[in-house]
Amino acid sequence: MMAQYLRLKADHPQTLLFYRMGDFYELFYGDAEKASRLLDITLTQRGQSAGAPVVMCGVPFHSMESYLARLIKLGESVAICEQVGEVGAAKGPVERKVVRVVTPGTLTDAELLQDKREALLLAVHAGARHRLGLAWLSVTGAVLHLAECEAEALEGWLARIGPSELIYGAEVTPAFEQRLKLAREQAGGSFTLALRPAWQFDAQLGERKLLEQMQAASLQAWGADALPEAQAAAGALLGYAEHTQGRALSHLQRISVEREDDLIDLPATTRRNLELVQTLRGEDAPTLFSLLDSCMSGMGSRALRRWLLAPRRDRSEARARHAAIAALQGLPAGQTAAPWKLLREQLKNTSDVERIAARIALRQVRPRELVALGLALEKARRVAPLLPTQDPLLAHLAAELEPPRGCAELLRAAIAAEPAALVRDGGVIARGHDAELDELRAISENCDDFLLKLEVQERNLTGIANLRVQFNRVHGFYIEVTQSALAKVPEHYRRRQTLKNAERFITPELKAFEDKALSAQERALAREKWLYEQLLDALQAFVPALTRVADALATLDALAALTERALTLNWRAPTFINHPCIEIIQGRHPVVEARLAEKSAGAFIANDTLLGPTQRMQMITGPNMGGKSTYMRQVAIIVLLASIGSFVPAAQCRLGPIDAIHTRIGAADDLANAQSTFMLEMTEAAQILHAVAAREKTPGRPRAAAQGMRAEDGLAEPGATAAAAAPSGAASSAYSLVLMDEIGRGTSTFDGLALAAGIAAQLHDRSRAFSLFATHYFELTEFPAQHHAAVNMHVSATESGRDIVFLHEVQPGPASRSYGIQVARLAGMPAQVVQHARQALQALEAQQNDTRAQVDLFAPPPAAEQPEASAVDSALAAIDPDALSPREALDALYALKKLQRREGA
Ligand SMILES: Nc1ncnc2c1ncn2[C@@H]1O[C@H](COP(=O)(O)OP(=O)(O)OP(=O)(O)O)[C@@H](O)[C@H]1O
Repeated sequence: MMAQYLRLKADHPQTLLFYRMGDFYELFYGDAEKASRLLDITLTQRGQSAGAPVVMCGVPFHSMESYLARLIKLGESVAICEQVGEVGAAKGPVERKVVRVVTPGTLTDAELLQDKREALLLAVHAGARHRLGLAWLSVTGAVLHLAECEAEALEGWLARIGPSELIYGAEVTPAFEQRLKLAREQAGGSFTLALRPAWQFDAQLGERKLLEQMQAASLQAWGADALPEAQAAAGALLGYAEHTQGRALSHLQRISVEREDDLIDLPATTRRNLELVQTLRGEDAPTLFSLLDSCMSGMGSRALRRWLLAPRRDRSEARARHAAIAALQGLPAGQTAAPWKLLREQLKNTSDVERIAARIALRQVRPRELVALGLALEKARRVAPLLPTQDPLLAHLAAELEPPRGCAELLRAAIAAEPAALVRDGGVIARGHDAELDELRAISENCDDFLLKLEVQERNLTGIANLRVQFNRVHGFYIEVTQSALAKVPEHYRRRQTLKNAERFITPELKAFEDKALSAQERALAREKWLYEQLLDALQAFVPALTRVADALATLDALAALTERALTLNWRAPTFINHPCIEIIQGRHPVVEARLAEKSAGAFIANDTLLGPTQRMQMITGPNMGGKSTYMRQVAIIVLLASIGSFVPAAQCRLGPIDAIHTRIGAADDLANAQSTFMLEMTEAAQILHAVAAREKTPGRPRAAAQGMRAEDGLAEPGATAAAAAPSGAASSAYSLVLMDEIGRGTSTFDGLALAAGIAAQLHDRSRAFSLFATHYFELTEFPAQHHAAVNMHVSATESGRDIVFLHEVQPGPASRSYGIQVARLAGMPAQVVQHARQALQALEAQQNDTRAQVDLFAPPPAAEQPEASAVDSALAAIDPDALSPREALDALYALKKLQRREGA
């Protein structure tokens, strides 16, 4: 047996092997030691193998799921090895096989998956010429995503995708591997890394696998044909997913090619600073997503989360959602409730059709899920007529809701209304579905009945009035006749047993019944298992249609949630226009507003924002706690909400094309990466300046049209026409939105001020970004006087006695003073400190007035006689050629070229 174990374990060296032995899954040796530590279960020793004691521990098979959940949460993977042969059928141990491998990125069990979040598996291929290929999927989803990017864009993609597990090839350089590990640390360890053999990352293999998966002759229809690096990643991805599931993912039917310039760029810092799905403290609420997500189903929540994290530059999809929300709000003539309300009532308690469809394809679906699926299909049928189909998106979704013909009927006919949880428990297949099963069940259930009937029949036939038909465990069924009536016993009775006063007989009819009855229960169970497998076979054909229904239900749920939010929170439809502008009238920060309402802490003060080509930058001053950060974030959130197709917390909003949202907002020290506050501040600011400068050089292009993208869901589908998409048409004049909050505060005043001035000038002069620049440096209020597209704004506050009252109104012009000392007093600073500070402030101000020289902070730097070392020079100086592998040398060369291009920007 140990030889069998070791053979199986050799195939899964990195994975804990759950080895089925009777009613337990056992773990041995290193696996046992690890599991006993992680699960806090007892380690034992039994027998010897190769002269050493066998260290082991085990978990009962019926509670395996809870142990599995704990291990997966800890980032472990588990291979589940079952007994597949018959016990005693052959010499040696019963045949065993690893039936599936459970890893953090390939979860399928309802108990292990989070309702509102996908578990995503991502494959990264480090390809030629410093390019990366990415491929990712959710094993319970129907879409495989592909992307290619420059090596340095990796972290951005990781933040965007948010994988649970990342696989990479064994051939990557140590430096690249280190980078992946660093990225994992930066993501708070939210994904695990798994190394895969290098040969699996092969473009040709990938292409072949993709073609097989899509059952197509070309990948052109999905725009996935000229992506060799992504195809290489896809090959490894599919291989790994199949390896974990023990079968192909037949439900995976679509490819979505993601391109950087299809999406509004939301770097990891922006997601964090805007608290989109996680608060700055790492909690799930209160965030923008927790506020938005009033979905009725996990499918809807997952769709909404996807929308929020991947807003598209092409605005046709968002526009269609705005129209659908408006249509769902409208009260049709003669109706008492608006469609969104009726829709949400129907969607309540809808089961997860998307995951159930995947589990059907993977043959892991449980009987109760099939009942739930049947009910969901009926719901889908009831939902369609509720939709106002004058709206094109809703009309499309209504059509998509049409359940596959015959599916619900088959489920109803085949599965009992209240089946057991597991097929192995029996009682799963409905009565009337299979005559043989019904008969088997009838036998075991109606045994007494049969015996009584037979007794009457035999009494009549033989004329023996006291003849009895009975059963005992030792002898089985028999007909008992007393000594006195033996003469009447017919020929065909065979003697079975002789007692003192009676003889017991068996007849061919009773023998046949005995055979049937004794094994009926066992056979009924086997028959049920077989019928269930047959049912799964029959359901395979419905999987694509079920996935389509799931998509439609998820989209409707998300749209209905956005409609509900818009009405409850008093949001309005934004308007998209083609020239660059952000015009917001009476905008609010939705999360801060909700928190104020919750605490009854007063009303949120709405503010306007007007940005356009002639007014691109706001220099925002005002006291601490005045509301600068809130104001800046609210602008970004409103832009983002509009871009995902939601209504927005504003009385009016007009938006031009936006291609990125960058934020630099005070963050805590990044000790994990040995970066000081100031270093981090400068790194983030530098990244933003490079990004907006690069954007300037490479304007977006209307890619959706170029690839025949389907307007409704952004997925390229074969046969979709280019005309179906409405490109923004103005993508090439898109602007980025940049939030800079108190840049330069992490160093000495002069350094900070000088840097802030330089950054503001760079943003204003060299990029076309809309910039909101909050600062405590009063000197910067002189910036707009010398920069035509900048204006001063301030958050208002007044003094009441020695206290300060925040008005939270954003008004034109610079702030008159900073009120730092008043805020400190409010914060409970000891009176002596406040007093001391007041005096010191007076002295400082007097001194400054005396010595104030006319320094032109914003003058462009003079042409340096001795130019400073360029970034390329510095990078070159840092390279030690002898310490590089050929591969690293090539990577370094590409990095230098890239830097050179940037410097030229
Ligand atoms: N428009 C508003 N209406 C009502 N309350 C607001 C508004 N803006 C901000 N606040 C309240 O003021 C608090 C402080 O706001 P915020 O952090 O934006 O100030 P700040 O000016 O950025 O401060 P600092 O300069 O210290 O970073 C918020 O937590 C919120 O409770």
